[in-house]
Amino acid sequence: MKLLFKNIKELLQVRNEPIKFVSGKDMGVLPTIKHAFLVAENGLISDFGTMDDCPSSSFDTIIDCTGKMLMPTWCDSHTHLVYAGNREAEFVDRINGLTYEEIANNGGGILNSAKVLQDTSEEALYNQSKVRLENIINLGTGAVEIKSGYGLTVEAELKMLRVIKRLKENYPIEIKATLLGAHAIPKEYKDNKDAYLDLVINELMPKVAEENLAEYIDVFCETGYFSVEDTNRILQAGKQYGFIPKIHVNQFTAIGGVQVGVKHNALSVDHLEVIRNIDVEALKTSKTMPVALPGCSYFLSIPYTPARKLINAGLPLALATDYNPGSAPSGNMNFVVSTACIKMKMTPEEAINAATINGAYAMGLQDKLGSITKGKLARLILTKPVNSYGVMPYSFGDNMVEKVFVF
Ligand SMILES: N=CN[C@@H](CCC(=O)O)C(=O)O
Ligand SMILES: [Zn+2]
Repeated sequence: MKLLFKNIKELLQVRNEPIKFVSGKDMGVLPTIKHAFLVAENGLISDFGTMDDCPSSSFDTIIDCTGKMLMPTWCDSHTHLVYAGNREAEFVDRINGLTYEEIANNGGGILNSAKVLQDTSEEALYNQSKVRLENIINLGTGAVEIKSGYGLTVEAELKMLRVIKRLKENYPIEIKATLLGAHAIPKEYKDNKDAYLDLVINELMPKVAEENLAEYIDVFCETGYFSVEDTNRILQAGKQYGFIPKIHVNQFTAIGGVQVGVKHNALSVDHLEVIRNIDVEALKTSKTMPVALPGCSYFLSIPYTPARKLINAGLPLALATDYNPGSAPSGNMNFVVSTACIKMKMTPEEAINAATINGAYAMGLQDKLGSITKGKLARLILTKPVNSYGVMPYSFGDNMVEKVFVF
């Protein structure tokens, strides 16, 4: 199968030499080719350049992209899109004045989603989740990480991870699975958190490893959830199974989550709405990708991750949706990119870098996705006719994606 995209108004995120991620000032640079062509052969990018060099050999399909942009698909490195039901009632409770924390303390929040998920069959969970996955693919996502964490029993966590595995088998995009057994403390373990950690470490982890259900390990390191010591224990235990850490830190309070992540060579530390200078310093010593989740800040009306502080310190930054029923019920990366520009003062170049190559790195996919580079997967977004790429984040709430190519 050989495809030619011709007359592309602008081809975005062109990297002739492979890169792992971009950081600091380099995030403000988005290399492009104007009036371009691209050839995709058997699902891989095989050639691109200006229309002056457009090949004339025979193609199975020729797509005329006059007036439109072509770019790599979004890489969404943090989601919880496998969940059951929704938390619309809590949404209304928050409108009426309760806080996210108060709702959680009253037995709602993550525990609410866990109860519904425990009572949902694997088949029903798959059917609910696949609708969300299909929706985000149509919105331009070509790789996604999905976490467990709404099971909170061995059986229900395995159910979630098996659903993720089935999605992986049935859909053409890259899916990475993360074990988030330590997402909340189940009611039965309220006064005995250590016993729950024992269950995660001694019973859940070996089963997940045996069935090869996850590549990454996550912990909600936060006041009232799991401490730095708990996080350290889980990450240490995960090491013997080869689980790589990608953890929730600094969402509401900064308690040392960044440091424990860096200590364990976490691939990413995510949320970071609250960040201290010592956290920035710790990240500078690491290869850990900071990940911001502006959809969560928007939905909960909590601070946005201080992108400027991180980027001005020379660090990289990735953007992801956090798609979940409680704090970010949207998997729309276009909205995330737009919100990062509007609320976090990221430039369109920075936001697009953060949502493509840096997102790919935060899933270990930087060699396969995240840029227009020969040999990478031809997962592509064709936009509607636009004057410039800045119009995409500018037109917040509009869908500027015309077609998504995921082979
Ligand atoms: N913060 C922890 N976990 C999710 C939200 C969980 C929920 O409210 O269901 C998050 O990343 O925001
Ligand atoms: Zn999350």
